[in-house]
Amino acid sequence: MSSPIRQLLELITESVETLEKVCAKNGTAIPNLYEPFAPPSEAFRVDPVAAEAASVISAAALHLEAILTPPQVSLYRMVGGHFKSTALRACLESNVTEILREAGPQGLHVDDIAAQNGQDPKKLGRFLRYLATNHVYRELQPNIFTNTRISSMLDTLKPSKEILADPARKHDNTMGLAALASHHLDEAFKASAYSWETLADPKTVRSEDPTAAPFGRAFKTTDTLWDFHARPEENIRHHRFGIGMKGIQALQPADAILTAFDWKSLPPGSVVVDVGGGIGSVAMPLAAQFPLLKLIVQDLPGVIKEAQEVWSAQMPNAIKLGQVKLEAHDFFKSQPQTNASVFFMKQIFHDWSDQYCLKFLKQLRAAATPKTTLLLMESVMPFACHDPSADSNDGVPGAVPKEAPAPLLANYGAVNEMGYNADIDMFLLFNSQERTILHIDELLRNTGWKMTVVHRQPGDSTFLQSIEAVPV
Ligand SMILES: C[S@@+](CC[C@H](N)C(=O)[O-])C[C@H]1O[C@@H](n2cnc3c(N)ncnc32)[C@H](O)[C@@H]1O
Repeated sequence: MSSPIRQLLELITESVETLEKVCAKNGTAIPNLYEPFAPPSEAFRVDPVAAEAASVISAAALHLEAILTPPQVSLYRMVGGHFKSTALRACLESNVTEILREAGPQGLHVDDIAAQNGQDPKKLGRFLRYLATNHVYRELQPNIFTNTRISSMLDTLKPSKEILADPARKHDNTMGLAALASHHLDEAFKASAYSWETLADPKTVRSEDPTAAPFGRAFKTTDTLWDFHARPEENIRHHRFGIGMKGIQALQPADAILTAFDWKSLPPGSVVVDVGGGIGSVAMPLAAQFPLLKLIVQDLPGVIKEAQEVWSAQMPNAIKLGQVKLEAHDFFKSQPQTNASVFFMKQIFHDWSDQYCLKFLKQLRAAATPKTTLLLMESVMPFACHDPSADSNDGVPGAVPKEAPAPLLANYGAVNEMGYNADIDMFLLFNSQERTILHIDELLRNTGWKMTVVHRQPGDSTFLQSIEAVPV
């Protein structure tokens, strides 16, 4: 048996060969770290073989680093998470990426960047160098910096003069990723500083209440993030959050719902209830594709009012003909729809701690017929180890994700870190969480549901799986 570093090297060698072959066959290119992101630079990943090879190479490289880097340095890569956030926030909020884009590939001296954004060049240069040490920017010559593929993700693509003049509108009409990063580096960053204080306090350590999240302690409020954002003086944060959320939604094709369940198997006239369905953006493609289903979108009254405007503008006939009903309903209260073929809940679980999930699951169970399917769409968090339930044949189909080859971590390690980031973010802001499949299964069992199948998007181990359950 060869040593772990040889095994990892072999995985890298094999996967690099595969990646190069697939890219040559498809006419796609391996990205250049020193060129800004553009959609074609990610095109190679559309091929699942290339995507898998890239994941294995990255996971193996990170694993090698963990073996070979002095442990105190590795530890400080973790301890220093907030040091990196500090540097990144300074560059994001002072529009360094946009200024460097305008400077072109020869880069710009930090004095000239600072002359444009009003920052102190002595401080800004240190932030940029620290980030360049992590490939986020590049120091071309002493004190001359340029963007990389990573820093270019912060680019609003707007003229720097415009956003420097009107920072409150910086993120308007953008893709939303910079807005999302700006929100995380503000509300979530500050909340994270109070996470241990929240966990060390007997009053909050085991609380599952949204008002007991570290966010409240950081911002000295008993408001939830939602109520806090609704304050008139928090309009700018609220506006930025909305743009960031739209950015995330844009990454999830609304029509993923079409393959989340075998809708064709439902007889005409079947009732599908989208519980906590927002303004109905997920129900819309379903209504268009399956006109014989009867869809009921439920949400809180204010959201349903907004939904009415959206549907009367975009699909007025669906409402007029009674194919779609928009219904104000609080999902913690008794469920009025007692003839549903499907109760559908997308991204509701992750907003709530267990005690709240149990409440709405019980309401749905009480209103279910013996033939009702409960359909959930959530990000299912993989274990960081091999899942032994994959070794038996009596598990729920699809419950175990594709695992990485040994000796890699079964979940591909930090290559798949985004889902785990979201999990901690949920704790910080809402005292809620993303869940493993075992955890979701336990909530279902405790409320009279039995999980029957997990549908996974090809090549995607963490992001928005659909889970079917039936009453027991
Ligand atoms: C993360 S969004 C998901 C929206 C939609 N399912 C989707 O995936 O686009 C959560 C939704 O739950 C709704 N919500 C929160 N509390 C609720 C309650 N008690 N009853 C009904 N809906 C609620 C919110 O208004 C929001 O639209």
